[in-house]
Amino acid sequence: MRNDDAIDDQTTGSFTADAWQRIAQIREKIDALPLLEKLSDGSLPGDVFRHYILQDTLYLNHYARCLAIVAAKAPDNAQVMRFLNSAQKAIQVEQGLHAGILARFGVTADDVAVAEPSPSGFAYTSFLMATAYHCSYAVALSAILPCFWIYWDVGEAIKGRPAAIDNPYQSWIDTYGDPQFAAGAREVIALTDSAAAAASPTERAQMLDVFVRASQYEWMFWDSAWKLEAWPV
Ligand SMILES: Cc1ncc(CO)c(N)n1
Repeated sequence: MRNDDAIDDQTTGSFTADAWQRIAQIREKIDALPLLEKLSDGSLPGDVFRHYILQDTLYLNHYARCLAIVAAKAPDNAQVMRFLNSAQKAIQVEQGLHAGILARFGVTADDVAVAEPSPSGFAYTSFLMATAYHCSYAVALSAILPCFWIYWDVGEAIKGRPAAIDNPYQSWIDTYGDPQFAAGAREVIALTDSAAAAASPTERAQMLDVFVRASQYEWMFWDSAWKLEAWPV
């Protein structure tokens, strides 16, 4: 079930329902990405996936730290624990799923250690870090939400297609199609709505801005892997 259906009952009229609507065009463009189509039918060229997964390893490294900063800003212990747990999971995915996939695609730990972030990856993580450090809990939360939500949505979309036999990317698909990942995303959506309900109109506008920006970067991150994006100079 795609998120447009899944989310209706939970969030009608809420901040997140509005935000999700605002990125409808970006989501359509994500759905149309050749990288995701080929990942789901197993035909994605290995060098594209290698670029993506190496960049994503660098990304998750920063993302985990953003989650820890969001945790530190949380207004109560339950939310502190929620985001510390997410930070831990992001590192576990990096070290588990990614390490396994990287090895299978011939990328060594040394390759990871010397890897440079791509321009798009660097822009995305710099934006998230700056927002997490600089902005309020509500705004920081809204900036990290697309990472959860868009991957949940993409995981559902791919799960809905016929599975390819011996798809080399199956473990990636299983990670983001997992009901536990969906449950985690739903929780962050609910927390973002609570934070939005307590926020001022100015802060809510900022929340929407960073939500849209992060979603743009999600598209760019995949697109940049497809193009094997590197620094031009
Ligand atoms: C770029 C990016 N966004 C979101 C996720 C989901 O955790 C991920 N692994 N990578």
